[in-house]
Amino acid sequence: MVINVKSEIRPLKKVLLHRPGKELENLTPDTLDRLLFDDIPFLEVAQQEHDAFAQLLRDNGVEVVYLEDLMADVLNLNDEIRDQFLYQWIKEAGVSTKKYIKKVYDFMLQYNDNKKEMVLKSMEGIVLREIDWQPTASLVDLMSTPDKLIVDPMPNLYFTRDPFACIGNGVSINKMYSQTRNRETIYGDYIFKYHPDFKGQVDLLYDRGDLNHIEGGDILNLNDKVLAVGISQRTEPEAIEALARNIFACGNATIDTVLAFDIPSTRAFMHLDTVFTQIDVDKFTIHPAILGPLVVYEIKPGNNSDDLTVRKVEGTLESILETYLGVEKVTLIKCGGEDLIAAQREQWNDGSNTLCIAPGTIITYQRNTVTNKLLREYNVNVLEIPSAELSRGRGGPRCMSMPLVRE
Ligand SMILES: NC(=[NH2+])NCCC[C@H](N)C(=O)O
Repeated sequence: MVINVKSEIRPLKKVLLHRPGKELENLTPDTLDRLLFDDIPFLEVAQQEHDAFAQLLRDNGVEVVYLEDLMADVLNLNDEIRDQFLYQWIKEAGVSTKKYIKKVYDFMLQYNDNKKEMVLKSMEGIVLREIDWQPTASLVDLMSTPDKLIVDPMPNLYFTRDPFACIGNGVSINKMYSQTRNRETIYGDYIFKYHPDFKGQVDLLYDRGDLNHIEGGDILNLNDKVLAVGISQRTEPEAIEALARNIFACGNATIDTVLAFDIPSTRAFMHLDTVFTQIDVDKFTIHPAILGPLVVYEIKPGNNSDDLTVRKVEGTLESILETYLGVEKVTLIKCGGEDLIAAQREQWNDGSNTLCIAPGTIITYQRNTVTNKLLREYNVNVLEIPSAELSRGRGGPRCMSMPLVRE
């Protein structure tokens, strides 16, 4: 199976990353909000940190593939696919006047002999002075300056967890909450549809054209039978029901239960994996603030094919997880421990957003010293990566990785 992810913890074999590129240098104070960043990372250091992350994965036997390389393979297939992609990408960037569509298209064709550069440029964004721009008589021209972004950058692409999500042997190509991130899903759409490694071999469990939003950070593969999905700022209940229907109807899927975790709808809690990740068969990291209000719903197939049975699950989070995972005792390890200031600080820097690469072995950000120390006291094997710059995008090691194959 080209995709096989039926667990959050089983040994990681193959993972999809994106090395942060010049899209980060097109961030400015005025665009931060719209592009979902809180600060502007120093690219050179962010890349060094990201390379350290990739190397640590390789050192631990994980095959690392890059989104930009897979997409370049797709564009190399033929000119029709290249053009289809370019025109779709231009349209979704909001370029609508004929003149500019042509200029941007022509500009991109200069990278025709190096499709990886073409892909990277599509991620980086374009300002007017880069294309052949003259302020002539149209209203659009008169209202523009040479430094206007005609195509926005996609700075969140290094969080490969979100735009698409592997579930069992299939993939959910997500409809994102924000316009900026919705543009990212185009790469997954082309890769899973056309790349020879995946074409015709992957079940599509959600489509970017579907109505309601859902993001990969909210999707956790608890085991081959149970999927957990966060109801969050980024993921709507309608999308979870639609995903559940598609999974239950899919002949290859082994999942028979979807658990919906209702987490607060705020930026600090963004996704389920921001506040909750599995690190061992019976251990999870958790942001203490969700423990009180957390409500969990169980979704199962109903009586006829398009029907679902939904009920609220009673009990503590520990007891709910014990039941569905079939383990005797679950331990929840609090980000920041009992120190509330540390909890909030380390939560902000994704202290509970860990990437598990084998049961009990996880990758974390070095800066979350309180949480990392606590995890070691619970005998977790904690592998740290440098994180001064990467963390400015508000995502951690789990957000920065999309597992394609787990053992
Ligand atoms: N799976 C995650 N927690 N991803 C974090 C994504 C962070 C990104 N800046 C965003 O707002 O979308």
